[in-house]
Amino acid sequence: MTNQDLRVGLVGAGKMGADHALRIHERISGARLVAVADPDLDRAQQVADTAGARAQQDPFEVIAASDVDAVVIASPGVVHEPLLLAAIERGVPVLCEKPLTPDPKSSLRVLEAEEARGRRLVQVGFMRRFDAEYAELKRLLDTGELGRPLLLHCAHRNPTAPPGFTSQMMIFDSVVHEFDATRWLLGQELTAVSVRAGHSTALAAEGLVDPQVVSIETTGGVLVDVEIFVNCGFGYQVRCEAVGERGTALIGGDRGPVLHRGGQWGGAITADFRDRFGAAFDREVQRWADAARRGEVDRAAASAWDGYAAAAACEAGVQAQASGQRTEVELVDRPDFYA
Ligand SMILES: NC(=O)C1=CN([C@@H]2O[C@H](COP(=O)(O)OP(=O)(O)OC[C@H]3O[C@@H](n4cnc5c(N)ncnc54)[C@H](O)[C@@H]3O)[C@@H](O)[C@H]2O)C=CC1
Ligand SMILES: O=C1[C@@H](O)[C@H](O)[C@@H](O)[C@H](O)[C@H]1O
Repeated sequence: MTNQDLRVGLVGAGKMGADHALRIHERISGARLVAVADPDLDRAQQVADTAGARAQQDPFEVIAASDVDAVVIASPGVVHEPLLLAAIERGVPVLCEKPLTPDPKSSLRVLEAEEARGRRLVQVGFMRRFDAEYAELKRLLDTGELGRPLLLHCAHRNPTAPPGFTSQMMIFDSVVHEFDATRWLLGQELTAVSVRAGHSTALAAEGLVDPQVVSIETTGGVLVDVEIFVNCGFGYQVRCEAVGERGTALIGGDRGPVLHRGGQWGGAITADFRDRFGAAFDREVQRWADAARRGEVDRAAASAWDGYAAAAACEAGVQAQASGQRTEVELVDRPDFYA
């Protein structure tokens, strides 16, 4: 395989699928897109055309196709489980967009299937692990340059929420990134989640409680607060400040040139996640493809276990949101397979 291109099948041709298709076609070396599946065949065709691939309606046909060496799943989280199980059964590497699945029980079924197959095949698309600023923050924490970590202050702001976005989605669609980033940055599991909210912005749709503040506790006694604000109105912003015994480090501050023009000074704010994390997505997919061509998985990336642990935290978060109570995160013991 190493001298040949990795032939990729893409499942889901929405916003994220279209972005990954273009990425693989234009920027990823050693991989090419051969098929795109979406129940909406017109959408599949449009995306396939951007990358010289074929369009199909049935995702399982793409996963089973003999000219597909590896699969990218970019369909909604609620349909990930059967797609993942089909890819695992065929024994092909799969990069699955977050979330692995929407709840820990179904995530465990994916873990069991992968372990039964006897080979790590699944990577979850937690792209922040490939962001240069997050990587530097992790280095500072790992080397002890900040001293023992005490707190993380995080802000996750989206300019607008799409129609139908619910308060629960603020946890399992958005804060799921902070759940994964916290586990990865600290090398600790999450033990409990609490959620609080005050007034909602007038920009939020009816019924959406926005913003909210999520508190996370970890096995190492680190306290993490996350402002999740999905109608902040001004742009896309993801910040994280680590506070240690010997210093602090802040990432996600404003970047790029400071302009002085037209009687004003200032800089631009990224418009959305594709803009802010574009380079991280590129790195994630390139490393995934390189590892798949070697018959391996990228050990720096999020595994199915990481996807399960994030799903368990989401479940606790949604319960905490509904009850107003601190809710413990329930995790099974980590199988040696995921050590
Ligand atoms: N890593 C990140 O920052 C981001 C990740 N995502 C994730 O990417 C995935 C897709 O999200 P979007 O592209 O925003 O959604 P979207 O709604 O724009 O697109 C989803 C596409 O999947 C198709 N689809 C539905 N059921 C399907 C099935 N059974 N098989 C194949 N395709 C199916 C839909 O027809 C639609 O074209 C989700 O898991 C989401 O959480 C989304 C945005 C950012
Ligand atoms: O994953 C993502 C979206 O699905 C989610 O809705 C946004 O809140 C996140 O910022 C983005 O990274």
